[in-house]
Amino acid sequence: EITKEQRALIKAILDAYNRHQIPQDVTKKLLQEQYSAEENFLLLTEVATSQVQVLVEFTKNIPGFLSLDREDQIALLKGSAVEAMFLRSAQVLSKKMPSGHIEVLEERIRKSGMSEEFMTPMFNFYKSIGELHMTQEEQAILTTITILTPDRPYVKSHEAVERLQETMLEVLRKLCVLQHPQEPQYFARLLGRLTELRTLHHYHAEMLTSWKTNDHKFTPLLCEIWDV
Ligand SMILES: Cc1cc(C(=O)O[C@@H]2C[C@H]3CC[C@]2(C)C3(C)C)ccc1N
Repeated sequence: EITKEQRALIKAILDAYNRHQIPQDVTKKLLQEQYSAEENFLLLTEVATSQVQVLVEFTKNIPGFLSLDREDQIALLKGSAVEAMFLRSAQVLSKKMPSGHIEVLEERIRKSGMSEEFMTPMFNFYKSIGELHMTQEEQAILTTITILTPDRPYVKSHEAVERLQETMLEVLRKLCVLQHPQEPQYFARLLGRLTELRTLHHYHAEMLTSWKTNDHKFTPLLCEIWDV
């Protein structure tokens, strides 16, 4: 019972999601550079920076996003960046890539000076995403729903964002019924991941502060998106 408009919406979002991927040279570096904590941190910085660039490009293609108030667009991007990035990196890590990128990225994250207390919830999240075996459409729409969260700091037109998010929630609900008929709770499980993402968001803020105090170098884009 997915309408023609909803099918067009899914296609637009999926195309944008697939079109904007992390450049090959960044992922290739993950396999080449050596394994010092320093080198790992620099690589994660590069991964994070390119993930933010990919996120901005993807967000601009979300139908209706560019017609939101300009300042609200920025508020949504800043408020959702880390959650969208965890979602995308979880999807990358849970997809068994042939060239062993997964172990490498995981290894580099573990050895990048990130605090242990943050590592556990992060890898638990990656595991819980992996177990869902989301389709590409579900991943792209769940990321869109995360970005269109109305209650981010400084969002003014709450209702306008809520209307967009509700449209996406309805599409995701129908997709889940269609693609996981044997799992009536699947849609609820996906939304449960968004709650887990907010916890990670909180841990992430603390991680940034600890990196900052240990004088780790950030790129201007990461400083701007996370006000550090
Ligand atoms: C300020 C700053 C932030 C990160 C970050 O959030 O990285 C995230 C942790 C993992 C989950 C998403 C990340 C981009 C990841 C895949 C490296 C990495 C480097 C850096 N200088």
